[in-house]
Amino acid sequence: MSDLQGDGTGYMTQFFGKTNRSGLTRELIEALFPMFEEASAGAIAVDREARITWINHSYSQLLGLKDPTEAMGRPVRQVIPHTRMPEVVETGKPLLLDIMEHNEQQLVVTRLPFYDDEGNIVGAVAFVLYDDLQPLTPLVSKFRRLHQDLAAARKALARKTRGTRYSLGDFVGASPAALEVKRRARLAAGRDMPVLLLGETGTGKEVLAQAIHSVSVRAEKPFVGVNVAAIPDNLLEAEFFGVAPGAYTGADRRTREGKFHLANGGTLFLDEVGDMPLPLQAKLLRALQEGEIEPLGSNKVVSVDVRVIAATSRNLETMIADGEFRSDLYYRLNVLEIAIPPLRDRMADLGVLCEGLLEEICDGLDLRGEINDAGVAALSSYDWPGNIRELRNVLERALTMSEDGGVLDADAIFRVLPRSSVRLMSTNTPRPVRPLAQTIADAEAQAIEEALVATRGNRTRAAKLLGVSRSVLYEKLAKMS
Ligand SMILES: Nc1ncnc2c1ncn2[C@@H]1O[C@H](COP(=O)(O)OP(=O)(O)OP(=O)(O)O)[C@@H](O)[C@H]1O
Repeated sequence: MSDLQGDGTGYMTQFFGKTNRSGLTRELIEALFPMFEEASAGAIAVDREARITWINHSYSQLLGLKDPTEAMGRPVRQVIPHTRMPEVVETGKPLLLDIMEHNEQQLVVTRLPFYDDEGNIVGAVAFVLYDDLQPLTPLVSKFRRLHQDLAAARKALARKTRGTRYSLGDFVGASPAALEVKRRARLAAGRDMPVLLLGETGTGKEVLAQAIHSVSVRAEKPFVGVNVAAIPDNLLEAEFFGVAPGAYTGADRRTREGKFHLANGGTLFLDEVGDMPLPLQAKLLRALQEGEIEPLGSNKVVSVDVRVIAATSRNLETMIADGEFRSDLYYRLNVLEIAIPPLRDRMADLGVLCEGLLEEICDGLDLRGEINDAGVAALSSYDWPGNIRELRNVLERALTMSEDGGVLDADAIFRVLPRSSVRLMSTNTPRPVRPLAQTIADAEAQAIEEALVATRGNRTRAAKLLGVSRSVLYEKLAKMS
């Protein structure tokens, strides 16, 4: 321990009486003080007037003082301009942890007042705990990471409680067409009426339905989605209205709640409503008109209060003309219609969509996802039959295949754009060999995308072309998104 006063522990008597204000003995303080002084990167003391009374060797070196004795008796601010020791002397309040700038260096400091036998402040002492922030970096980044995790978990929890993953901000786009969609969505959110969302596959119908729910008066109530096309026809009624106990003989004699019941008080999202068989259309209409449902095998009706948001990629008016959709149900559902344009009609949004989707893809992964102007231009040469879902898949594949995981350029995009896009110039870059499962999954995704291109997004026809059932196609599409 260095002592500019030169008399060993002499300065100690100068700082403390026999006991301090809180009753600590001088012995204890005398044992602690040298430890602190030695472990720290510097120590200094000032008197009641904030003039330096003592400074140790390491601090004078840290401050770059040629002759430390010259600092004695000088106002501490003259020597350390950013110190807050005068404030400690003035208020009597310790500053336990602070970061102080000195000559472009950041010092982590602690400052404590000290008292005489009568409890009067007679000065302050300060220790430099760290003379750079480096040792604290792991601590600070761990704290930041935990903080971010906590914020993400809180957000996810809030969404889970509401049953939604998306809010209006998640519907990305600033083109006039996208802004009009958002304007109508806000209108829909403000009024408790049925909404019909029209748009091709992957245009964001579900994103929008959840967003409308999350800003509506029903936001705190459940959001329940049913994809009509993904459920075999013979199970749809039970899925919608539930099953009373004992309705079926055999193993499963339990009550099963239907989606209407689960959505009670909230929003029921009917995706691909155009795929609903006619007999069920009649039952749905009745449920909407009466606000009552009758679970399968029960002879009791149950009141329900749900707001229906329906969506379809099919032309319901043509279906009505062909006798495939009930016009009375159509008018019941179509009180407020929102037509979501396909991606090819809002190419101005490509850049911002890429930014948002890349961020989403890279979230939680050790990947950097960026795309340059040439990459975006390459994307705009394609007409996107699978819309934003397909754009997301293309970006994901491009990122996985890009060797440095860095900025996606035109080459990286052309390498993964579906070959069926006739407008593309193909690059002859050979594809790296990848695990078989991934190659098969990609080939399957490509076949599905080609079928959707051929049918302009009509999934019933695409499933037929692929020789799979509609529900299998939906299952595969869900895995692709
Ligand atoms: N405007 C948008 N901004 C950002 N992401 C979007 C947008 N629209 C869609 N997406 C993303 O595209 C994917 C498909 O969206 P979504 O499921 O809402 O489409 P959809 O129209 O309901 O499709 P489908 O008719 O096939 O069910 C999701 O990953 C979603 O996050």
